[in-house]
Amino acid sequence: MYQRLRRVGERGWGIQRSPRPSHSIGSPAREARPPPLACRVQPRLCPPHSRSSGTRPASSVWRSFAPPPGTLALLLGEGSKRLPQAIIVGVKKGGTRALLEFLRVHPDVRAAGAEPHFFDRGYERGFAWYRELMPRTLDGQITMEKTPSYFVTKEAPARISAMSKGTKLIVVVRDPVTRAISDYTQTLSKKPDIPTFESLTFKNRTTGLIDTSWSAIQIGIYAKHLENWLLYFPIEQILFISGERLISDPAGELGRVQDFLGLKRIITDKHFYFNKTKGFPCLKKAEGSSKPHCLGKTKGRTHPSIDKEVVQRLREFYRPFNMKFYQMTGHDFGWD
Ligand SMILES: Nc1ncnc2c1ncn2[C@@H]1O[C@H](COP(=O)(O)OS(=O)(=O)O)[C@@H](OP(=O)(O)O)[C@H]1O
Repeated sequence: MYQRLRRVGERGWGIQRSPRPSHSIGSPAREARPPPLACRVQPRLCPPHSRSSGTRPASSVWRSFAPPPGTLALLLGEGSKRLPQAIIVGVKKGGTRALLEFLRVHPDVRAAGAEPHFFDRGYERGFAWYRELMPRTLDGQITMEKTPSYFVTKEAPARISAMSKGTKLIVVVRDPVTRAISDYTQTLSKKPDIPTFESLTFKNRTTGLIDTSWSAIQIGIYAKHLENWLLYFPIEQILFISGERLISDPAGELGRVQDFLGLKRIITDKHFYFNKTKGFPCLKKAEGSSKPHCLGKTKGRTHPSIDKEVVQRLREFYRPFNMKFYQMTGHDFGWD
């Protein structure tokens, strides 16, 4: 039996007297004070009051201070790097960053910060290289990563299955027309001289023939990409999150993800507020911080306005693929 620091809901930190991290919310506020050892190992992580003989009550100091879950145990050399048990595999511009940022608020989720791109670009480097990119975790914590391009990478399902057949997969999907415009907006922000969205959409504008080889269009044919994943994973092992609902009801979608991952529902609507300036839900407190946190400027860009007829033609193009996708997933995403 040993003692381990863990986050106590939104109240700060407490001591967990358990051989394994549990999914329960934790101990009462009066225990919410880590031992001084944490400050000796890494003073930067401790509130200034606890380092000197300040007069402020310790409980209020710790309530406003929230280092990342398991910090002390990890500083003491506990935990190890593990291959991910769950991966957000797509889709590009679906809302994958928002989902991962929200999910990592959970004390039993730890995630790689940057996109590893292992199963599409780095596979030859081997699993040991990939594991090194992961954060250290304690028993019971889930290691995650997100790389949205996996969803459209032919080799990704076989490779992930070779790592572990039990890997849980999450796909954030969004109306393929809006997704295509979002994708184009991102490219435009990097290369302002590219042709218009309208001209890139068509092979032949007069006949209305869509250019399905353009990646912005191609990625949105979700049913086609999903078929490839179903050759290696049962549909029950893939969770589909609505990118639209992730914005309109983040707590609802996060509830589904926590259930899917076998986690206690700790992230609830209390964690979010709607930031009017940003126009998106944001976190009241980000992971390891007591401050509100919205996603950066590259998330939630203003899209250029696109010719209505072109949008209409794209809607017609995607409709049969969307219907097939609803059928395959058993979920109507309401894009039509
Ligand atoms: N809470 C919150 N804050 C900001 N943005 C949010 C949020 N939830 C979802 N989104 C939508 O996420 C879109 C970007 O998706 P991804 O993170 O998957 O993009 S990427 O593939 O990693 O580049 C991004 O697309 P654009 O609006 O086109 O920029 C957002 O619409």
